[in-house]
Amino acid sequence: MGNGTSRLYSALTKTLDGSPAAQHPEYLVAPDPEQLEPIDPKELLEECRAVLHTRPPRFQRGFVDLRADGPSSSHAPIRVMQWNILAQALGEGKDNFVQCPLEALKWEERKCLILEEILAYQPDILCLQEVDHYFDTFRPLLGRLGYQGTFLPKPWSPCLDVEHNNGPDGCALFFLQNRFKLVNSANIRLTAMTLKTNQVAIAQTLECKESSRRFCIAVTHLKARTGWERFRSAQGCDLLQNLQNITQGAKIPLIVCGDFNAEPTEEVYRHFASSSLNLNSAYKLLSADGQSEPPYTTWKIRTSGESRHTLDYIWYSKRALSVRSALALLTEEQIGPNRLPSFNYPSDHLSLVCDFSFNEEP
Ligand SMILES: NC(=O)C1=CN([C@@H]2O[C@H](COP(=O)(O)OP(=O)(O)OC[C@H]3O[C@@H](n4cnc5c(N)ncnc54)[C@H](OP(=O)(O)O)[C@@H]3O)[C@@H](O)[C@H]2O)C=CC1
Ligand SMILES: [Mg+2]
Repeated sequence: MGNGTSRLYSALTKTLDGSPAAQHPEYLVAPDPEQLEPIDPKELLEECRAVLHTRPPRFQRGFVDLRADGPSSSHAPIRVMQWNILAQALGEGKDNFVQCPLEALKWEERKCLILEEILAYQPDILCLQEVDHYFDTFRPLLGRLGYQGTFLPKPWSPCLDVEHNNGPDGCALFFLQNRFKLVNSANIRLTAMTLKTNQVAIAQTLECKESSRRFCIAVTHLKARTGWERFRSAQGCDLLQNLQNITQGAKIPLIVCGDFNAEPTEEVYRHFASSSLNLNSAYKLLSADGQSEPPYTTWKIRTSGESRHTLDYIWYSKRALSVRSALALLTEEQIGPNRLPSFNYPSDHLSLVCDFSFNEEP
């Protein structure tokens, strides 16, 4: 191990084990990432691979080129990653993934699988759900990789019911500071028919430093489980209303990432598909006719049986933005008979990654 690597390794292990969390609840401890030295992503990736050396190799996924003919923007595309990373407390204490051994969920290693996935695709913007290691892991490490982060915990996170939890889970939004300037940021507690709910969203307006173009990026995680379809629909309406205001009535282009906990047949999906914000769902573009969502974005086995659903989406303003490419999903063979999470994939949800470019202004 060279000097650089050992310096990095000590920084990584410090982030893992030596945080001040021994004295304080970790989610209340917020080290300033700007005071930490930058990390070279290649070095961190090597470090993660060293930690994961006993595990099977990570799955290979390719980007599918979706560019239509016509003039393409000269500016670098904006890469957006949407991912429910699985809260550590929920994975170990609540989710009941009966085919996934607890050993596969050990945080010290699973954390490296999550980082490896992020480092493999190097998104410009990261939209995460079920984050319960923001202050001790993702904010300091991603901060040192050049990201600015925002975290919004759920008001009554189910993680807090789990013994030895690491604080509440919530949504997190990260963007690369060398690419974007933050114009404004809104933390939203979603309502359902005027009632305050346990679900949240973050919406930020960013300005591209290269092109000076502005857009809004939002992340959310709607209420889970069957029987809550009308509740999700109401939460979706509230989010759309908030986004109408933030985008000044669809004047500012919009990207909305989320675990909607809703199949495309649900009302909340229809609200998003038919909203006056003029949104399209990016992953539909991977289908032959461009009209069908993927067959699954989450696939797990619980005590109640196998659960394979399409719940995660990246919505975008179809007039202002184009999807240049999207990361293919894992195949059934790659996922394997025990489904997710597993020794080589850290979450029960797949990451979705898209490259966007702005359309020419009319
Ligand atoms: N103290 C209080 O007054 C209150 C406490 N609470 C706590 O919050 C919890 C509910 O919070 P809420 O936000 O509504 O939770 P949700 O119903 O939205 O689910 C919470 C998490 O559970 C996961 N999940 C979904 N299906 C299952 C399943 N079948 N088995 C296990 N886990 C599953 C979801 O993951 P995914 O999205 O990946 O499917 C999600 O992250 C309660 O259990 C309670 O602990 C809530 C309100 C008030
Ligand atoms: Mg979950």
